[in-house]
Amino acid sequence: MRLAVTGREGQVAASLVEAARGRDGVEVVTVGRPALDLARPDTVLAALEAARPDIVVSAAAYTAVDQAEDEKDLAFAVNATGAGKVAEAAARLGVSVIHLSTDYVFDGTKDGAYVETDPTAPLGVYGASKLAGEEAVAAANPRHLILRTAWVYSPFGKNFVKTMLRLASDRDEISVVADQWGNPTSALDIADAILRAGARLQADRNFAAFGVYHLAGEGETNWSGFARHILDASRAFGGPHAKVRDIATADYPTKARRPANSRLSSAKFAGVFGWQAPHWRASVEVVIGHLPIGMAWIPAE
Ligand SMILES: NC(=O)C1=CN([C@@H]2O[C@H](COP(=O)(O)OP(=O)(O)OC[C@H]3O[C@@H](n4cnc5c(N)ncnc54)[C@H](OP(=O)(O)O)[C@@H]3O)[C@@H](O)[C@H]2O)C=CC1
Ligand SMILES: Cc1cn([C@H]2C[C@H](O)[C@@H](COP(=O)(O)OP(=O)(O)O[C@H]3O[C@@H](C)C(=O)[C@@H](O)[C@H]3O)O2)c(=O)[nH]c1=O
Repeated sequence: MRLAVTGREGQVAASLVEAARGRDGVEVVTVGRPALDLARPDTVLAALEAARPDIVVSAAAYTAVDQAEDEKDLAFAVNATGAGKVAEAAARLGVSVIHLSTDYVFDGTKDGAYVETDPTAPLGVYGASKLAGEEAVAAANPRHLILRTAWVYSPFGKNFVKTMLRLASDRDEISVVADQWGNPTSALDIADAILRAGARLQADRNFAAFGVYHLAGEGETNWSGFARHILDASRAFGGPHAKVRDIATADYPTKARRPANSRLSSAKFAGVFGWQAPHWRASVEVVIGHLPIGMAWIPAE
C-alpha cells in the first residue's frame, strides 16, 4: 500500500512516515510545497499523480487558529478549495482520500461528547474553513473518509506540548485555561489509525462505509489538565517543569473563539475499523519519551 500524504513537515505527515518505517508493504510519500501548494490549485493533480498513490491522505492545512481570523481568504483557499482539489485529484486517479478535519467545526454547546451526526457550527474562521473543506471533499470524491480529530501533538512540528515545555523552561508558573474541554490526540496514534483504515480500504474493494468519523485520544481533559500532565511527564523524563495555574477563557483573550466543549466520541471509528486510540495520558508520555532529554531540544520559537 502506497500512501501519498499532503504536508511534508506537518505533524500527521511526519508521524505517518515514522509509523510506516519497518512495516512491510507500507510506503508513505509526502507531497508538499512547492510541488503541491494548496493555495495554487493547479499544482495539485500533477503533484499527486507523480506520487502514484493507492490512497491519498489529505493532512496539509492552514492550522493557525488565531491568524486565520485575519487571513480568511487564505484559510479558505487552503482548507476548503485546496482540500477539495486534493479529493478531486484522488478521484481522477481512481483512489480513496482520507481527509483530516477538526473538533473546531463544533460550537461547544453540547453537554456530552460530539457524534458525527451532531450539527456543526464553527466559532471561528479556521473551523469554518475546515467545515467547508469537509463539504468540498465529500462532493469531489465519494470514496472519502473524513477523520475529525482534536488537540493534536507529536514529537514533530509545533504543538501545545512543545509550547508548554518551552514556557516551562523559562518560568515557574504557567496560566492555562481550565474551562475548554476536549481530547488530546497524539499524531503517532492518528498515523496508526490511518494505516489501519487504509489497509481496510485496500483489502475490501466493496467497502461502503465512507463518510465522517471522529478519531481522538481516549479520555478527556481541559487545556490546564493537559498542561499539568505534560509537565509531570516532562519532569519524570528529566525535562523542564512548572506549576500550572487554572484560569478562565476570559483571562486569556485570543483573536479566535474556541469551543468550551469539543469532546469527540470515537465509537463509530472503533466499530467500523476495530481500532481505538490509547488513553491521552499514556500517549503524552510516549511523545515526551520520543523527545531528546534536556533543555537543548526545546524549540526556540
Ligand atoms: N494540529 C491540531 O491540533 C489539529 C489538526 N487537525 C487537522 O489535522 C490535519 C493535520 O494537522 P497537523 O499535522 O497538526 O498540521 P501542521 O500544522 O503540523 O502541518 C500543516 C501542514 O500543512 C502544510 N501546508 C500549509 N499550507 C499549505 C499549502 N498552501 N500548500 C501545501 N501545504 C500546506 C504545511 O506545510 P509547511 O511545512 O510547508 O508549512 C504543513 O506541512 C490538518 O488538516 C488539521 O486541520 C485537526 C485537529 C487538531
Ligand atoms: C499557550 C497557552 C494557551 N492557552 C490556551 C489558549 C487556548 O484556549 C488553548 C489552546 O491553545 P493553542 O492556541 O495552543 O491551541 P489551538 O491552536 O486552539 O489548538 C487547536 O488547533 C487546531 C489546529 C485544531 O484543529 C484544534 O483541535 C486545536 O488543537 O490554551 C493558555 O491558556 N495558556 C497558554 O500559555
